[in-house]
Amino acid sequence: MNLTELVALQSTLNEALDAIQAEIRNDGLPELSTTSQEPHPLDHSNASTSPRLYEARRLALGKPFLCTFGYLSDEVIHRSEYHFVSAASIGQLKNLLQVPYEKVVEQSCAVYDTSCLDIFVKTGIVDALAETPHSATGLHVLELQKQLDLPAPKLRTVMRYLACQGWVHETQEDVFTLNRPALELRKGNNGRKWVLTPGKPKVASSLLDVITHPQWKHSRSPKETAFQLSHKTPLTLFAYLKQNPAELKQWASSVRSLGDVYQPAIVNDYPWKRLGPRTIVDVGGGQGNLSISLAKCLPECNFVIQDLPEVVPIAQGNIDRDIPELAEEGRIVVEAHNFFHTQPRSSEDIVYMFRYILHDWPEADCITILKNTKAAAGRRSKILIVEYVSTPSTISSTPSGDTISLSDLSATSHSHSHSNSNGVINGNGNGVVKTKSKAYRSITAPAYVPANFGANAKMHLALGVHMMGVFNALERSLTEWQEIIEAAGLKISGVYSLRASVSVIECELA
Ligand SMILES: C[S@@+](CC[C@H](N)C(=O)[O-])C[C@H]1O[C@@H](n2cnc3c(N)ncnc32)[C@H](O)[C@@H]1O
Repeated sequence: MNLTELVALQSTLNEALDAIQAEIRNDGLPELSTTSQEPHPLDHSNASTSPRLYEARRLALGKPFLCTFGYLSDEVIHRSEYHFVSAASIGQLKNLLQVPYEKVVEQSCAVYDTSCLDIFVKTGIVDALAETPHSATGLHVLELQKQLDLPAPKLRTVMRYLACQGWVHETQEDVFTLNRPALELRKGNNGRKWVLTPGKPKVASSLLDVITHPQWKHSRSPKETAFQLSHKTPLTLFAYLKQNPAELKQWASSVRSLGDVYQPAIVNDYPWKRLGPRTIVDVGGGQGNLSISLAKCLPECNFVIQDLPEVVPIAQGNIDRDIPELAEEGRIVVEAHNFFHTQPRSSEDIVYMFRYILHDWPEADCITILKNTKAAAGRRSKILIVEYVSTPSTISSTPSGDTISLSDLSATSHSHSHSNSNGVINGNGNGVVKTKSKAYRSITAPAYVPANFGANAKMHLALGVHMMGVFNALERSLTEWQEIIEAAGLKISGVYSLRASVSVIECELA
């Protein structure tokens, strides 16, 4: 009997889990446990994981949570205390094995993932479970009812749903504790900042209307999207936020959280030091957190953060709080600049940086923004676009000739330097990043795993749908990026993979 696909996926999963176990042992990291009450070192930043561990996790995992797949071999299930449901290989195994009707029901009910998560955070359940002196044993739903004035029978329904997604652990019937992923939802964490931003369910409910809208369906304007339909406004999201300062603050905080998660990888894995002493203009720099991090480790560079006038005070406040001495030296400034106008900062070797800017805009607007930059850039200038590079979800049954697998990556320690990288491009945006100890290359998808690592790409593909819903924008493939960049009179000089799902597309004058 031929079971090629099942066998290939099982072997990929075994290889990835073996590599994760070996790396955890090599690095002396603590045991991974879903039900731990403490964040694990791997929860913090991708840049603190070794390249092999980063790639093995990408291959095997999306978000770690308890594996309930009884049909994997006993060897896989029992080899360790910790089990995972993986994004890439287990995502594919799920597609292979799940009863299709059940998939339909599960997916059509996925809106309840969001609403139960909302209830979990916004009614105070997370805080109650995080702050109770009984955090290890948990709280009974009747205790939650008393503390939060919420009905216990409805709480039970919500909590069991959250438990099957790995957010909570039912220690005994009706008694729940927070699981490790839920620690990210506690006050002050990036997950909390992200989840509190309103609007996604509203936008999602109008997506069908806009994609079938007689006048708007072919529109690429940010004024003709599901956002306008659902919010009953003619304003773009940014104009709307300007009139709603409380929402602007919450929105800015969630965007900042997205930036913070990948910041260490951006700072570590792109060869910033190779740029030498330069002025780096952070166009649409928002709250300025990327420039603030870079200013701390690039003493030869000056930074200019540009954004809309209403955002300038937020960035200035962050600088004054975080690096007042650099502001006094004049090494970092904030200024109002609309990127649809001519770029005022110009020099022969100036660097312009766009992080999470162009994915907000349709092609014509991106080209205008880049042309405004090109007009000010010099021959030695760099234009750095920090964005997700989407890869097609094609699946191959045979590995391609230039396959890079986990076994090509040597086990390495945690230390990485941003001073020594020399990025190399290939068509998928995979690249070489040299670390202090060894060079590593991001791996290519093995047989039967989609080229974009399947469910591992889900977060960014979901953000792409959201971008489409609010701006008529999108996450782009390297081919699409290339078209925009060349239409603006620029050329790509390198694409740098990072230990993050974003890449740095480095451009210069054509
Ligand atoms: C998604 S955020 C990214 C912020 C920042 N680059 C980061 O990575 O954290 C987009 C930013 O573009 C800014 N923006 C929108 N329209 C703009 C315009 N016309 N000119 C300048 N900035 C603009 C917004 O205020 C916001 O700060």
